[in-house]
Amino acid sequence: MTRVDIPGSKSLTARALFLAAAADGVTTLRRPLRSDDTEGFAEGLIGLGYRVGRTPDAWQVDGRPQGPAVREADVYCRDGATTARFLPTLAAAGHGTYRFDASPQMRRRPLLPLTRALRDLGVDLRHEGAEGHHPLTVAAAGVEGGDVVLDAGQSSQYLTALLLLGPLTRTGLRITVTDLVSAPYVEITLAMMRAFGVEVGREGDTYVVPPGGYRATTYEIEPDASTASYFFAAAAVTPGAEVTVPGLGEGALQGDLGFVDVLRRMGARVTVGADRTTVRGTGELRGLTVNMRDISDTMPTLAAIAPYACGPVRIEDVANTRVKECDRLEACASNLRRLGVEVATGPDWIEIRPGATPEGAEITTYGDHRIVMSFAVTGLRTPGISFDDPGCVRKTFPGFHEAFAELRKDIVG
Ligand SMILES: O=C(O)C1=C[C@@H](OP(=O)(O)O)[C@@H](O)[C@H](O)C1
Ligand SMILES: C=C(OP(=O)(O)O)C(=O)O
Repeated sequence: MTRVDIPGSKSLTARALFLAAAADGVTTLRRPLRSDDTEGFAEGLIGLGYRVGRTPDAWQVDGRPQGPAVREADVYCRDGATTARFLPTLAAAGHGTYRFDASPQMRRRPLLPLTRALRDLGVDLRHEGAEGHHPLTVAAAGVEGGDVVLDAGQSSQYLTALLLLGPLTRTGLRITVTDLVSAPYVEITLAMMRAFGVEVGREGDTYVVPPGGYRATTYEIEPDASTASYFFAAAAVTPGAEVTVPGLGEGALQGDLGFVDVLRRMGARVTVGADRTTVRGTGELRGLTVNMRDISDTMPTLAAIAPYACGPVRIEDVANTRVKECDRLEACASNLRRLGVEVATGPDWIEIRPGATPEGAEITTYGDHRIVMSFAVTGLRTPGISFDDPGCVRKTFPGFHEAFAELRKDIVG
């Protein structure tokens, strides 16, 4: 059995930083993720005048319920969509003029439904170029609160940003959602708001967020379930290999742990315990049709092992993977074709067909960490796979290549 210690969750770390910054008092975050996305989030907060103390095992944030400590700031959000969507929303609750920009990759990604909703709530928000894209400036004067309608069919992060903002408004928010993808991420948000003292109500499709602010706390970050998917997938494609990830078990907040159910359906032996999850490769890997709307960050993981299944693997309802770090449906398809695998795609689906034995090739990463980490799993069984930009794993797991090489030594030799 190989035990793999997975770094902290990006999603939990980003939320915890927002909540800690907004809370009344000092919050300690234990086992935060240290990666480009989360360091970028922390530095964005520092740019807004928050005090963030960072040691390897714990981060400490002095909360400011009244908002940023500076009247003007220019914040660079790097590649992180949580940073680029959550921080302007946090800043809106303060008083000052705050400009936000992001990397070319993140500038291409949308946030129009969020900026529209903020404007509907009275926030003075201006784009420098295309509407609904960075760079943008928030001339913040606090947020009164009230009713707002939101389409979160492209990204749940729009809804998470507004939910997190709710307690910082003067009268609270009622957010009516017309469509929603990645729903489990909203459950993470609600659970973490509860840990910081706020209970969100539900009336059908309307989320009712009370005013009153957050309470500082000590918060332990779970290992990242999306990151764990590469290690679970590695076990599933290696007969006899067994991988255990401690810290992700029955009570885990992250929906992406559900990826192990997909592996179980394909033939892997999966045990989800109270505080750990184990996947064992049985030598059997069946094809399947699976809806991944709730867990689409693991779509590339599945696509990358699909060539080893004995039947077609069809992944449905993943249109929004086209607006992630890259167009992930096309990135997966073109890279699989480069390996000689037969693939078809549609607007919101991909189908990988069995037959050809994959051959080594250089993977085009499009600067997308998940393309690298996913095809690294393909590389366990197919020699000669390399990457044009292996370093882009820094977004969520700077130590990925070393950790994966260790695993390979253990399970393949
Ligand atoms: O809220 C979050 O932390 C995230 C939500 C998901 O995005 P979408 O809601 O845009 O699918 C996920 O893909 C992303 O990696 C992290
Ligand atoms: C989509 C992702 O990140 P984000 O949207 O937070 O930039 C991801 O990590 O796969």
